[in-house]
Amino acid sequence: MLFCKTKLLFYIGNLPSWLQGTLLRNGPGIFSVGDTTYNHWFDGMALMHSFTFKDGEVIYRSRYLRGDTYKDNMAAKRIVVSEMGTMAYPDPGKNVISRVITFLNHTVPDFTDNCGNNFIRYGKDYYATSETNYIRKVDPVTLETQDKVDYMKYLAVNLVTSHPHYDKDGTAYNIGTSIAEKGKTKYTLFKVPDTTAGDKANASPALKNLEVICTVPCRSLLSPSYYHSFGMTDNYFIFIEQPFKLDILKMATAYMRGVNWASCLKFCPEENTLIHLIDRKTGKEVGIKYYTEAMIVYHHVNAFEEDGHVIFDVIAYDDPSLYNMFYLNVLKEQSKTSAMSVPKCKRFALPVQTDKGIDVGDDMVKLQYTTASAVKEKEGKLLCQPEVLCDGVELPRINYDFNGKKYRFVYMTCVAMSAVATKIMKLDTETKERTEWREENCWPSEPVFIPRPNGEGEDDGEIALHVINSNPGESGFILVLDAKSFKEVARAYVNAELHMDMHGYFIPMENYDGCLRSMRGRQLPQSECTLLFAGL
Ligand SMILES: CC1=C(/C=C/C(C)=C/C=C/C(C)=C/C=C/C=C(C)/C=C/C=C(C)/C=C/C2=C(C)C[C@@H](O)CC2(C)C)C(C)(C)CCC1
Ligand SMILES: [Fe+2]
Repeated sequence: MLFCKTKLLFYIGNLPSWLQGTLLRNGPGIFSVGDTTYNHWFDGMALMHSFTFKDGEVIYRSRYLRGDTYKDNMAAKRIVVSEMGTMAYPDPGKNVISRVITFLNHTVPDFTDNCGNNFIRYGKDYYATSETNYIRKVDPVTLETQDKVDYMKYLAVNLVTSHPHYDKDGTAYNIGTSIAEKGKTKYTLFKVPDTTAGDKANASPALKNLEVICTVPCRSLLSPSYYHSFGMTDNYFIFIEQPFKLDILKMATAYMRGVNWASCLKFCPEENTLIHLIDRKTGKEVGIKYYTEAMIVYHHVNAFEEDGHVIFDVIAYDDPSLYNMFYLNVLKEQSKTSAMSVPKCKRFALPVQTDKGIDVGDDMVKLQYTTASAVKEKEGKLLCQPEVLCDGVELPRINYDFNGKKYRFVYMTCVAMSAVATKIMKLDTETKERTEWREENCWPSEPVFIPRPNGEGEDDGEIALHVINSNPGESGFILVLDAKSFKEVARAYVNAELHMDMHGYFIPMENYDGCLRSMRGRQLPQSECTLLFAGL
C-alpha cells in the first residue's frame, strides 16, 4: 500500500476553536520490499502523517517519504540501501572478495536519506529527519517530498540529532558528530538562525547561515558516543557523553563482513558517563567536571537553572536492551520482549558555583526539592547521582514555551516490558502526582502538548495524539485531551490503519506562511489526502 486513503467516520466531543495548526508525525512505515525485509523497526521507510486542526475540523493525511532510498529500493524491487539495523547489498550474490572491491570503490558509501524519525524546522522550511547527514525538505501541507539537503555541505558531520532545540526567535540549535575528520573525532554544536525575516529572508536552505557554537573533543578517537538528543537552558547546553559508543573500526569493515552498523554499537557499563555543561555565550565548558554512572539516554525531557545549579531531566536506561527489543523478529515474538530494562525519568542537578571551600565528600547540591546529589571527589570532579522522578516512561513532551525554564509537567507514554505503549501519563515533577489516560486494547502514540494562545499557566493547552485501536470492529482515532485535567475533549475515528510512529511536531497555523489559510481552494492529490471532517 503506497498511500493511505481515509473516509469520514465519526467524531465525539468538540475541538476548541483556538486549536488551529498541523500536527506532523513521522515514523517507519514500510518494512519489506519484494522478497527483502528490514531487520529492525527503526529501519522501515518513512511514513509521514498529519492532522490539521482548523475551525473545529480535522484533516488527516499520510504519505510515504519519497527520497532516494525509497526510489532506489522501489526501482530495484528490493532493499538496496543500508539502514542502521540492516546492511543491504545491491547484488546479494557477491562474495566477500567482491564486497571488498565494491567497498574500496566506494570507501565512504552514500548513506540513507530515509528520514523517518522526526521533523525539524530550519528557517521557514520543514525537514523530515533521522540521524544521518541527509535531511529531506517536505511540504507541511501536502506532505510532498522536496529537496534533499546534505549537512556535509555546510559542516563536517556524519551524524546529527533529530531533536534540535529552538529559541523564541526561531533559531535552531543542534549537535552532530564528525568522525576522524582531519585526525580528530568531535561533537559540534551549531545554530541555524531563522531566515524568515530581515536581509536573509528567502535564503533557503537556512543551513547556509549555519554557525558553529563550539566543539567538544571526543574522549576517544575511534569510539564516539552515540546520543539522540541534548539539553538547553537560557545559558547552557547539556551534552551527555555516554559509554554507548560507535566502534569506528568495526563500522569501517561492517559492509565487507556482512553485518549491520548497529552491531558496531557497544555499551561499556564499566565506564562512566561524562556530562558536559557548555556556556552558550562563550561556547566554553564550565570549569567543573561532572560525571555519573554508565547509562543510556535517548531523550532529554527539559533543563533549567536555579540558585546556581543546572537541573536536567532525562529518560535513562541501564543497558541497550531498548534497541534490541525493536528487532522485527523480537517484535513478532512478544514473549522475548520482557528483557527490556525499565526506562526511568531521572533528574540531575549540576552545581555551577565554585567549589572553593567545599570539602571532598560533600554534596554540593543545595536545593530543597530534589534528592539529586553532586559529591566532590579528590580530583575536584563531581559524582552526580540522580533522583528518579518516575519509571516505565518514554517519549517525553513538555510545553515547549517552558523549554530551558523551571517547569512542572511532562507528558509521556507508559511502557511496561513491551515495545508498545499501553497508556499515557502527565507527571507533575513537583508533587510527583501522575494522571493517566488509557483505554482497553488501545495503543497511544507520543502525546504532544499544544499551548493555548495567551494561555495562563504551564498546562493551559491540549494534548494531541493518535491511538491505535485493536478492539474488534473499532478503528483508530485522533485524541485531544485537556492538558490540565488530562480528560478527553474530543476524538475523531479514522477508517484508515493508523500506524505506530516515533515523533510529532506541531506547526501553529500562523507559521504556515499563509498557505494553510488558502488550503480549501488548493488542489491536493485526492488519492493521498482526504477530508476527515467536513463540518460539525
Ligand atoms: C552509524 C553511522 C551511520 C549510519 C547511521 C544511520 C543509518 C542512522 C540511523 C539512525 C536512526 C534511524 C536512529 C533512530 C533512533 C531512534 C531512537 C533512538 C528511538 C527511540 C525510541 C524510543 C525510546 C521509544 C519508543 C517507543 C515507541 C516508538 C512506541 C511506543 O508505543 C513505545 C516506546 C515508548 C517504547 C553512517 C552515517 C552510515 C556512518 C557513520 C556512522
Ligand atoms: Fe527521539
